[in-house]
Amino acid sequence: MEGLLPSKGILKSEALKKYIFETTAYPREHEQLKKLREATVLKYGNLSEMEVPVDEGLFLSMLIKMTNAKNTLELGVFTGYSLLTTALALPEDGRITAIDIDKEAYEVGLEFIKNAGVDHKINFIQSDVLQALDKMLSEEQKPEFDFAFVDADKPNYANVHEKLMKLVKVGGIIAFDNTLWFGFVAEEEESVPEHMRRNRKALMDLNKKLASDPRVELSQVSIGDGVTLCRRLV
Ligand SMILES: C[S@@+](CC[C@H](N)C(=O)[O-])C[C@H]1O[C@@H](n2cnc3c(N)ncnc32)[C@H](O)[C@@H]1O
Repeated sequence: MEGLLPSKGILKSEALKKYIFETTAYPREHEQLKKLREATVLKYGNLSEMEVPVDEGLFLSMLIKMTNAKNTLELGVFTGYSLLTTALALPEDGRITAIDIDKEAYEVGLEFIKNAGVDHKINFIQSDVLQALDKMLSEEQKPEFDFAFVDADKPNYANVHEKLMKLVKVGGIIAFDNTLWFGFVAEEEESVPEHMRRNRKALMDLNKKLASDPRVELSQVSIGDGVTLCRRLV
């Protein structure tokens, strides 16, 4: 990826983000998630901003537990922060299908996933997201997911949504990450770094599309970089 990533977070000030992280989030972060986060910063530097932030991780964890999700899908793994979060939140017999084109980054996080004792819940598939979803859709016995976390390439989110409407069960949740795109969705294009404009446009189009989709119940959550929850209705 070209160009540096801004610090993730749409809160009014960095001080408020720091307050939330230090007061309620870091004290509740699992030891292996903490280690994974540190290892990611060490290896990937600024690109570690791609990880789900600690407060969003805690939110996703509670959401998975509240909905009693058992069979989940993760699109966009990187070093596995949201993956390990999900694996820790699922019951012992829960399963995650995790898809990423990049296996090397996943292997950086695998050590911490194993240390946390939850690697048996994960089926990692190295693949392009759309190809993997098409393959699932062509299977005679299509999988049925309770929860899907979407955090791969943003221009494909709209396509991914259509495919997930056939793979996530009615009543299940599709969570799209980064839907407020560092707050740039509410700024003029000229003020947005050039390398971030394509995703901004894709996410703005997606937000409109989801808002007018009667097949889902919708909630835009202003945490991390913005998470949009879609509950499949039909
Ligand atoms: C924002 S990162 C995921 C962060 C991760 N959820 C976490 O919490 O650390 C996006 C990931 O999507 C992957 N990715 C991007 N485009 C993809 C595609 N078309 N198919 C599969 N994976 C893709 C990248 O390799 C990268 O690891």
